[in-house]
Amino acid sequence: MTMVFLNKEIRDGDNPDLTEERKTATFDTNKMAEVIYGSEKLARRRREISQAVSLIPELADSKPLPFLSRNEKILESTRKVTALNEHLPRLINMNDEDEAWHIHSEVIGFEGNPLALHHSLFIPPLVIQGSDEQHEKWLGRAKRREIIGCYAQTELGHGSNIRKLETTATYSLSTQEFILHTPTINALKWWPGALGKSSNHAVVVASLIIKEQNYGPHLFMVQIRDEQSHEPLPGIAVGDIGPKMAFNGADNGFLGFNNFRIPRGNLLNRHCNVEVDGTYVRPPHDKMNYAGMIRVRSRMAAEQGTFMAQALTIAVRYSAVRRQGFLENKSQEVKVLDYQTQQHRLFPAIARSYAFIFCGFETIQKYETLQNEMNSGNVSLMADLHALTSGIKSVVTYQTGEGIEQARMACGGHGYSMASYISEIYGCAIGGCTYEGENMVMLLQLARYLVKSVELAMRGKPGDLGPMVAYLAYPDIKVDLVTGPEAYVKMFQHISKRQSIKATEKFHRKMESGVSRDEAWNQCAVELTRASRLHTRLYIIETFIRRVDSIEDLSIKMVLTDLMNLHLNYELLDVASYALEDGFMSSTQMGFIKNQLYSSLEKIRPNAVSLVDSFQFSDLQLRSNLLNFLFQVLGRRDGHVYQNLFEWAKSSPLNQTEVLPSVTQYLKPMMEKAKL
Ligand SMILES: CCCCCCCCCC/C=C\CCCCCCCCCC(=O)SCCNC(=O)CCNC(=O)[C@H](O)C(C)(C)COP(=O)(O)OP(=O)(O)OC[C@H]1O[C@@H](n2cnc3c(N)ncnc32)[C@H](O)[C@@H]1OP(=O)(O)O
Ligand SMILES: Cc1cc2nc3c(=O)[nH]c(=O)nc-3n(C[C@H](O)[C@H](O)[C@H](O)COP(=O)(O)OP(=O)(O)OC[C@H]3O[C@@H](n4cnc5c(N)ncnc54)[C@H](O)[C@@H]3O)c2cc1C
Repeated sequence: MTMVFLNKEIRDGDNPDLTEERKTATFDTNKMAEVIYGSEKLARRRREISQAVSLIPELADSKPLPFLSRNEKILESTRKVTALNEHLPRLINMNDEDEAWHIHSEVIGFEGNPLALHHSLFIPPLVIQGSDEQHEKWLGRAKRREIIGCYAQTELGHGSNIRKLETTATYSLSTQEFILHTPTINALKWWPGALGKSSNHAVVVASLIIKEQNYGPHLFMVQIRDEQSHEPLPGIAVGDIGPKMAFNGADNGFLGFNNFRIPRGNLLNRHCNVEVDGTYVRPPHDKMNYAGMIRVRSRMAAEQGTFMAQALTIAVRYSAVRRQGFLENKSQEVKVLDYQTQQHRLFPAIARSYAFIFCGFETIQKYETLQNEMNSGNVSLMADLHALTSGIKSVVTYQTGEGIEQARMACGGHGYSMASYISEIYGCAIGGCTYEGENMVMLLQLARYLVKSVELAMRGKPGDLGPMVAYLAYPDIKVDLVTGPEAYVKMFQHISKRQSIKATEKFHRKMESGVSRDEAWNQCAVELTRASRLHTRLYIIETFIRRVDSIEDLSIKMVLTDLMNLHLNYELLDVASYALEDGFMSSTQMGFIKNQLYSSLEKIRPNAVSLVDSFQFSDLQLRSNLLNFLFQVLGRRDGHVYQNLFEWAKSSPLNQTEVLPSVTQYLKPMMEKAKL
């Protein structure tokens, strides 16, 4: 197989409709990939990795995954991930997390696998919260995969409110051990990925109790299964929680402790400690133990952006080969991509994918700065990044869900088939609204920060506002949108500022009327979450503009400017009512935004296929290749969907026999009986 990524290069046998699309593009997809992934080297490495993977048959799915049972899915994902591990040192730079993420998502796909969280949720907290001595003890073993781990925080009864986790770790002065205990059924750990059947270690989050005083959630390294037999250790109850909406190649699990003892040295103690005599050594920041969650959230914008991009690649390519209905020319049906409604469905979501990826790379860098600062004892950046990533995580997951669902509908009936792969992408991505902090809960975390910032501005201390919220103190000056992106930013700033102030004032009025602080907060919560969303969407817009400004290549800059303008107009239109309400936006401006939006759709149209080709997902990654094996088929780069859909249907286990037992056992007797 030849892997070809240059949009202008035409491959023999490709669907001519797609070939035509690639010819009309005004830019080079390899160059665009450099912008998406950050550099020529990073984009090239991805291509090289995809190429290398495509040449190793054992890394491909051996069967279409939707036809497998849960056990078969777990077996298949484990087969692939262990085979992959054998090849990894040859295929990627083992110290490069992005390369690791890329190759895993290519080979494993969205079904998950028993090692996914080992790398993304078990090793990172060990790195962040473990001391040098603890790294010495466990990190090498974890990295070599001598042990497999997971992150066990959420319980049956509590996920969002970590302070109320019921699993206890009581320090025993006499034995210098922690006694882990699950006092009630609600306290069972519930959800951790790879806990159910695969892990033999876990980073467990439990409330630390010393001399009957509760010091809140802390992280402990816990061995849960025997390294030889893989049986649960005495005092441990562990198992799988059953099938989920997606991610069924992974074994999310439950875990209970019956007075299970671990050594004092198993408290991850880089930033806090319990001395032999039970003295508690505080961390430099109250929420230091939550740092790992900031890390995961900081990666979610880029992650979710690529999830949406995959669904869009499938939907846009399919829309370019699907012909149905007529426009002017009645002799040939049109590509459904030519319908304005189809473009309106798909193109703003393409823009959001780019926006999320650009924003995501910024937040990942911000987290790396935070981590370096934390390592040298400076925790002053934590509050800002916590607020920012709480908002971003919530907005991108929700909008990604919307975008993927639009992609599914854009594929009509075939989008509803699992052959499209979109339902699997959706099921996985939409989980992001819940995991790593339920969206409403996280929006309310950002709202705390916004309310405090508004209060500072109200107290006449705008100088104390960080750069992210400085606009909350800006004066209102009317803007002319014709002047370009800066005017859009100012309009958005006004909207966001006004909503933050309105919500804060409402909150203050409630308290002044005698309502308690917590109750007043709850009575303003919807308004507060609106403020958080607006603030976050403004931030995403600004990162998009910054990124486009930084581009030197003219052909790339032009198409990304079209995409950015589409984003600006789509976003502003979506929230226009906030600015119409106080007359900051006129109805003429509203009409202008709509017209700009429609003209952006037209400008994007010739580049649509190449904009999604630029993500350079391989057919394997989209589960769309049908070489020696049968896979999902809708997003194929070559566009040959119909014959492959037929192959897919033929491979259904139901079609392996002409007459099913359901017919012989039930339908046939029913029909016979009816004849009597
Ligand atoms: C390399 C190889 C890779 C292989 C990859 C394979 C890839 C395969 C393909 C990919 C396919 C799919 C990928 C899908 C992956 C799925 C992964 C799923 C992972 C899910 C993991 C989890 O969900 S783990 C559990 C997460 N849980 C949560 O997030 C819980 C949410 N709750 C909280 O965080 C907290 O309870 C809270 C923040 C909401 C509240 O905490 P608390 O009650 O303690 O605080 P208060 O509200 O009272 O606030 C007090 C002040 O503290 C401030 N605060 C709070 N948190 C922080 C913080 N983190 N940092 C700084 N400050 C913080 C808060 O702001 C308050 O401040 P003030 O207002 O100033 O008082
Ligand atoms: C696919 C997946 C993988 C996961 N992996 C892991 C893992 O590896 N390790 C792990 O420890 N956990 C994991 N989790 C658990 C996950 O982190 C929690 O489910 C998540 O944090 C939400 O908590 P919850 O389930 O308690 O939701 P709840 O808090 O019970 O949410 C229910 C509803 O209550 C609302 N609500 C709750 N509190 C408030 C509030 N203060 N104000 C307003 N509304 C509120 C929410 O908005 C929501 O609408 C995973 C979950 C999923 C879905």
